[in-house]
Amino acid sequence: MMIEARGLVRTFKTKRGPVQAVQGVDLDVADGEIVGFLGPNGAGKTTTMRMLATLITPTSGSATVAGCDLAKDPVGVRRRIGYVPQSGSTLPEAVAGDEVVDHARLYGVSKAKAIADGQRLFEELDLPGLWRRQCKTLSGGQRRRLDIVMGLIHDPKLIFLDEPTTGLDPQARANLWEHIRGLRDRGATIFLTTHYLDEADALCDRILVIDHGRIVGSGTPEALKQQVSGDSVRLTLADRAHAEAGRPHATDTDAGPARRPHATDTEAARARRTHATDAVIRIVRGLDGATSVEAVADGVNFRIPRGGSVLPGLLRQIDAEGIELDGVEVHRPTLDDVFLTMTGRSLRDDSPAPADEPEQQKEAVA
Ligand SMILES: Nc1ncnc2c1ncn2[C@@H]1O[C@H](COP(=O)(O)OP(=O)(O)OP(=O)(O)O)[C@@H](O)[C@H]1O
Repeated sequence: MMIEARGLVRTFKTKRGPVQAVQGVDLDVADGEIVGFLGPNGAGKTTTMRMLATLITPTSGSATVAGCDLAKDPVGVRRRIGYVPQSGSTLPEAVAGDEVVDHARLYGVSKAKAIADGQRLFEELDLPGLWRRQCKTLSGGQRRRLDIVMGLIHDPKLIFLDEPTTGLDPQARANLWEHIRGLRDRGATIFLTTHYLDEADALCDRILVIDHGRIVGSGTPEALKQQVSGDSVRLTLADRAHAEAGRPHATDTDAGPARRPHATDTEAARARRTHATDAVIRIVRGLDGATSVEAVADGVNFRIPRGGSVLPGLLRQIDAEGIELDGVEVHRPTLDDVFLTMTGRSLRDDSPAPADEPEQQKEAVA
């Protein structure tokens, strides 16, 4: 095992009282894995990573990192790992190549090897020609890639990356993912934090989901998605009248009151809409395994295992009731659904949820 942590806890003292940033984390990372630590702002990702990288001491708990005991041999841990912080580690006035070489020298790498490896990494991470540039003149994305070079220059066998692709454009992100996979293929183990679901999905062999300082799920992206109960299905009803009843009418402002639909028309449309929606909900509830059935503005949403295979029968039943549909969508579960199921919150909201505040209540939408 490259990382074996048990009962890691970290409490910060603040003016408002103690903040329990990490509340008993157990985690195992095998040699050669890319493991993603996924969670919203304030979940405890950085604090956990900083403990494992020896930058802060745990309040309690223990860990072995890269073969060394975190408490007894932090120097041994430090020598074997690379750590790329969220905020970067280069000085604005310094020259990029000098920063890389100085950093490598701290780890006992010879100057010649540091220059050769550093320049190769500059090419690989799309920083050609920037070796002699002052750090402050680099773009945000270039500086981020320079941070990564710094974390890799001493050829560590375990690499911690805190939000490695934040601020990178899509091409630079894809390029960095390739590079991270290449490091894994050459035997390194990578532990990274991310907010990006697509990144976790595309890049990570395994994902740990953390929320409020506790691990709430772990597995391969596929296994996690399978834990979510079924596909999400959206049925859009095709009642034009109900659409008019439900939304402001275009002619309301254009042509004045004379052309507004008559109040009783609106009532009738509303009644038709309610009737159709109720009928569809009744049919859907009769399906084996349907859950989270709910009426939305223009139709009905629900979850069901193997959505594609139940659709033909469902559509026949809806048709038999004389209800027309405008559209049908079936979506396989995403990691966002996983997150929503596990925490009651969507990662896409990206809303801060500090550990010392009550959990936000947000209704599941599917
Ligand atoms: N030095 C500190 N002093 C006080 N509280 C802290 C400190 N560092 C972190 N915290 C608090 O601990 C909790 C966890 O923070 P942490 O940075 O580990 O979360 P995170 O999941 O990495 O978030 P982000 O995605 O925003 O980086 C938060 O409530 C944060 O405010």
